[in-house]
Amino acid sequence: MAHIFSLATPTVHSSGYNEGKRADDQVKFPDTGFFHGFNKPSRLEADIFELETTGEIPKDINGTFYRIQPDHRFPPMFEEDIHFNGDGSVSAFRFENGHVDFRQRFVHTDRYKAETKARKSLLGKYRNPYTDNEMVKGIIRTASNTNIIFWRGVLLATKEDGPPFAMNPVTLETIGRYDFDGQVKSPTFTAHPKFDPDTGEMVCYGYQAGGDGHDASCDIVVYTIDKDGKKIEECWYKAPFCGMIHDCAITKNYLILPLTPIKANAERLKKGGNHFAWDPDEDQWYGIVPRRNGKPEDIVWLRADNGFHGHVAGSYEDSDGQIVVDLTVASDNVFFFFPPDTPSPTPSTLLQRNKLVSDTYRWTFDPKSPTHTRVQPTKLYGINGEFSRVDDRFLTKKYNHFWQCNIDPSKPYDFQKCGPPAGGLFNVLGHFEWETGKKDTYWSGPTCTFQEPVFIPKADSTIEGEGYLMALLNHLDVLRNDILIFDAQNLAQGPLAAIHLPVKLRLGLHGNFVEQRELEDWAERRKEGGEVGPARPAKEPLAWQKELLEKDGVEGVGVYSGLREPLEVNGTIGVNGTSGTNGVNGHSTV
Ligand SMILES: C=Cc1ccc(O)c(OC)c1
Ligand SMILES: [Fe+2]
Repeated sequence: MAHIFSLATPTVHSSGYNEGKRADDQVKFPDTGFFHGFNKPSRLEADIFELETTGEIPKDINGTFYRIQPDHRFPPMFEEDIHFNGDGSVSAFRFENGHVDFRQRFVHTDRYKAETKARKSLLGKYRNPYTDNEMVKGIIRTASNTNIIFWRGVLLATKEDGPPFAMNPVTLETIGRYDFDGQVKSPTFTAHPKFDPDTGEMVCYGYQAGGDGHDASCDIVVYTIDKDGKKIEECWYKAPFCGMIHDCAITKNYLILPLTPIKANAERLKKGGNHFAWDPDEDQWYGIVPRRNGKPEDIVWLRADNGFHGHVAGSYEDSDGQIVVDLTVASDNVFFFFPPDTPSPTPSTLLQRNKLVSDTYRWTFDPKSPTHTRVQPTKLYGINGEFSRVDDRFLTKKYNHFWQCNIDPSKPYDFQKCGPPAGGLFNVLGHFEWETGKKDTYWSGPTCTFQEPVFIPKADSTIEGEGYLMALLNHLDVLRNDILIFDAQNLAQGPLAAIHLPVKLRLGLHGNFVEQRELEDWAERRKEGGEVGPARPAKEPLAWQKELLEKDGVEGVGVYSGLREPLEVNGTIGVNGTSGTNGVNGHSTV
């Protein structure tokens, strides 16, 4: 009798893909690198009470470490799909008195609901609606998979291609798409808003913010929401081209937008191609806008030689009114899956990719510079890494400490046991000080890598950098994760404690630690009848959706777009319907 694996017909690839497109409804993920080994989708939603631990978890850590990961729920429509196109899945680690509990849930985006109804993927390539199934025409496409932010009592799951989705910070139930009570209507919204520790304001923006957010527009919108939730600034600017603006920096008076030379192109999108293409001949640009009363003509663009922006560490204005911005800049295209339109005759190999260097650059910008001035960095730290973090209480202020994931290729790596390092060889966690040039590092060992750390201030200290550093550790050999906790100013001595998960998570992007005190205060304010009341999801479709409805009518939009009727998902085994108006009911346990 034929073995089940040999039953595939000759025209259908055994993985269920034919010429790169999904060819049957069998639930089987592609065999490509993005879906293999440590990268294999987990799709886990879980609660674990009392995680196993080693060492002593500092008792003054009292709050929740939230982080988010892309995790494809269904085999993608296209075999060559990328990690960044996976569904947002949020993990919460609740710390209390040396104990840790775990919870993990998907963000119930419109995409999540539509695909659940269909029991298969309906959305095609990363940020390309032309590759979608007709059933979702008009849908808000975002997978909300890049950052998870605490804002006024709710979690916002964000991705730069769409609006945020709000979640309950305790239950991780999705409240719905969040438009800040009707105040923020742009089709796109950054995954990296910044919070001013003095004013409590959120400074945020969207790029490619014209039309439906997928038309390669050069529109940039910048908003400020004050600590009471009121939008107090909104200004629209133009970029010199539609490149990626992934992260930003704030000072007391300015917002700095690093524009990376990886470009969207409307024609390529229409042809079903990649969202982005790297342009090796384009500069890296920095847009500087005032935080108060900005006008469209106020934007100053500075430019420097080609490079790929990573994440921002700290930023501030020095005593001369010059803007200091520190961020990682890589020497080449980090997104190897978005090659140039005219690819080089020799495609990049894994070896070449691992040669890419990503140092931490200090730039000093004069905000009074004429636009298009060329600039040079002031200083390079002399390290290779990504995912910088600072003591967020010092944002906009002169600061000294930062932490990041580092790559140390001189350390042994057990390729035999681990295969290629999933997500990059971040085998070291580093603590750095601008004032001394200090390099305090901890190597994870030959079978492990780190994910982005978070800094947690010591409860009774207001001194910059006094506290703990917490990061997920990937065991690439046994496919499992731990969390390591360090004294933030002495990584070299090794972790104070480890928390052991019995399962493997996926490679995440960003996370944040929220103090229990803050969670409880907001739960009180957000309760039914409370001072602020429950967070409400957006009541209306976005402007581009309304336009589509006017143009094509209800019949012209997809049955699972959410525009014909609300995308409620009820009665499906294992899928919880969301009421859409959950208040935030705080309890002391997750
Ligand atoms: C740099 C990270 C990055 C940039 C754009 C994305 O859509 C994303 O999705 C997870 C991640
Ligand atoms: Fe990011």
